Amino acid sequence: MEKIANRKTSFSLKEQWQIFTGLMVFTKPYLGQFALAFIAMAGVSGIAAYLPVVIQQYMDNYLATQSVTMTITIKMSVFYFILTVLKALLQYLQHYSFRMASEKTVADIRNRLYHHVIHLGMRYFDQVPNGTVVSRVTNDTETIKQFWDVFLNLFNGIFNLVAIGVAMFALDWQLALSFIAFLPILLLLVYTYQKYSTIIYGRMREALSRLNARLSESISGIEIIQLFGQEDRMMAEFDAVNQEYVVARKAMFKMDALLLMPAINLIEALALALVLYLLGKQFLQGIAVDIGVIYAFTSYSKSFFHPLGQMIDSLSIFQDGMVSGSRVQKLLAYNEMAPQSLEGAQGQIEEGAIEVNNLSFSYDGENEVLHDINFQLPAGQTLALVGQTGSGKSSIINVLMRFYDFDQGQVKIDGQDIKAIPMAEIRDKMGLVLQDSFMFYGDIADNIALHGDYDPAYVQAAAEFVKADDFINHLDGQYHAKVIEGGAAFSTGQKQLLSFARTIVREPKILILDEATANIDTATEQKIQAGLANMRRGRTTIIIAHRLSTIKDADQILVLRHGQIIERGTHDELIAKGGTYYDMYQLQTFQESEV
Ligand SMILES: Nc1ncnc2c1ncn2[C@@H]1O[C@H](COP(=O)(O)OP(=O)(O)OP(=O)(O)O)[C@@H](O)[C@H]1O
Repeated sequence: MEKIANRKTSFSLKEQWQIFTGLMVFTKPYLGQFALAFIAMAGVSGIAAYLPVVIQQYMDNYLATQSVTMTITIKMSVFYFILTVLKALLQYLQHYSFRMASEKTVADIRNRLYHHVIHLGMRYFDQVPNGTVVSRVTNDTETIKQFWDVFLNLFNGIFNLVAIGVAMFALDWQLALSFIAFLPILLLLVYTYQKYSTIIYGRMREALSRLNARLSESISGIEIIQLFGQEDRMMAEFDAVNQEYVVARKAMFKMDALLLMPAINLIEALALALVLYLLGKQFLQGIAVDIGVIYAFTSYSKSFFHPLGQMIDSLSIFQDGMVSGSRVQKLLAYNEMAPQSLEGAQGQIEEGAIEVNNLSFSYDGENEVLHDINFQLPAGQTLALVGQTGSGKSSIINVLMRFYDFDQGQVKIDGQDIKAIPMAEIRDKMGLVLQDSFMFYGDIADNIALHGDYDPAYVQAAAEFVKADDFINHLDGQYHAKVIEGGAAFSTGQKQLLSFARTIVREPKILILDEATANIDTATEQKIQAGLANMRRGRTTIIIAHRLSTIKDADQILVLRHGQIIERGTHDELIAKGGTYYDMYQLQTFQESEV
C-alpha cells in the first residue's frame, strides 16, 4: 500500500533532477512555444532595462545641457512610446505562449495518466482509494502547471538581472557594483526561505492530505455516519484537522510576510541609499553627478530586486511541484496493467465450453484464496457456485473474466487456453452481470447499447427479452429518458434489469450472473425468471446465487468453502448426499417457510 500510495515529500538533489527531467519529457512537443515565450521574455527584459536609459539620455544630454528642443522632446516621447508598446506586445506573447504551452503540456500529462489508469489491473484499485487516483489526475497535474511558473519566474529573474546589470555597468560601473554587492544577501534570503518553506510546506501538505482523507471517508460513509448519528464526532474530528491546516498556513503567511516583499524592499532601500550616498560623496568631492544617472539607478532598484522577490516566492511551489511530479511519475511507473492475452492470441469462442484445471489464485501474491479448483462445463450447460460469504465464488469469476491474472492451473474455453484468446473476444463473448450495476451519464438506450453500433429496435428487443421494457415504457421519454451518473434515480432492481439488457444485447456465448438477482424482490424475480431463462437458453451459464431455490435446475452445483470445492453434483444429488448443501438448503427452506 505504502509502495503505491507514495507519501514521500522530500527529495535528494538526484531525485529532484530525475523528477524534473521526467516532467520535461512532456514539454517536448511544445518546446517551440516555450522557446518563443523565453525569447519574448528576453526582449521584455532588454526593453525594460533600456527604457530608463532613454530618459537618462534625454535628461543628461538635452535637459541638463539646456539644448532641448520640441522636435527632440517629441522624438524622445514617440521613441519611448514605441518601445513601451513593443514591450507590451512581447509581454503578451510571453504570457500567452508560456501559458498555452504549459496548459497543453499538463493536458498531455492528464491524458497519459487517464490512459494509464483505465488500463491498470484491478490490483491497483484494490490498494489505492478512488479519491487518490482522482487527485493524481486533477490536483497533481494542476500543481505541475504552477510548477512551470517557477521556471518562468526563474528565467525572468535571470534575464532581468543580466539586462539591468549590463545597463547599470554601461552607465556607471562603480554604482553598478554597489547594487551587485547586495546579491549575496539575497542569496542568503533565498537559502533561508527555501529551508523553512520546505518544512512548513511539508506540514501544510500533510494537514491537507489528512483533511482530504477525512472528507472522502465521510462522503463514502455518509449513510453509516447518519445512520449511527456520527455527525458531531465527524464534525469535531474534521474541525481539528482543519485547525491544524490553518496553523500550518499561518506559519507560512508569517514567513512569506517576513521574508518576501518586506525583506526585498529593505534590501532595495539599502542598495538605493548606498547609491545615493556614493553619488552625494562624489558631488561633495566636486565630481559632476549626472541627474539622469540618478534617475536610471532609482528605476533600476525596483526592477532589479522585484523579479528576484517573485523568484523566491515561487520556490515554495517548487517543492509542491516536486511532490506532485513524483506522484505522477510513480503512478505512470506502476506497470501492473490489466491482464493481457498472449502475443499473437487468435482464439475464438464458438461454443462456450469451459474447463478449469488445478486453478489456484491469490490477489496479493501471498494469501491463496482459491485452491486447486477443477471443473468442466460443457457448452450450453449451467453451473452454479454456492458457498458462504468469502468462500471464493466471485474470485473464480474474476479469474474467468480475466480481471486478474493467475499463475497456477489452467482455464480452457472451447479447448483453448484462455490466455490465448484475445481480450476483446473474451469481453465480447462472455457477458457478466454483477450485483451492483453501474450506470453512465446519458439515456436508457445509451446505457444498454453502451455506444455500440446497434439498431434502436434491436436495443428495444433486448430490453423486452429480459423484461426490462415494462418499467422503461413507464419512464418519461422511455428509451431516451435521462440517466445520471451512477443511475441514482433508478431502483437497484431496475438498474439490474438494464444491466441484463446491456449484456444480452451483445449476445454472449457465456453468461455469468454474480448475484445478479440479489437486489430484486422475489415477486419481481419470478416475473423476470422468464427473461432469465430466455437469457440462459443456448448459453453456457455460471450463476452465483445465495438463494438456492433459483439454481435448483443447474446442471452442476459446486459448493465452495475457504477457496476449495467441497461438494459437487446436481441439486438432487447434493440433497441426497445430505452434506453442506443439504444443510444450507434446509436452512433456507425453513427460513422461507417461516416468512
Ligand atoms: N480484491 C481483493 N483483494 C484481496 N482479497 C480479496 C479481494 N476480493 C476478495 N478477496 C478475498 O478473497 C476471498 C474470497 O472472496 P470472494 O469475493 O471470492 O468470496 P465470495 O464467495 O464471492 O463471497 P460473497 O458471497 O460475499 O460475495 C475472501 O477472503 C476475500 O477477503
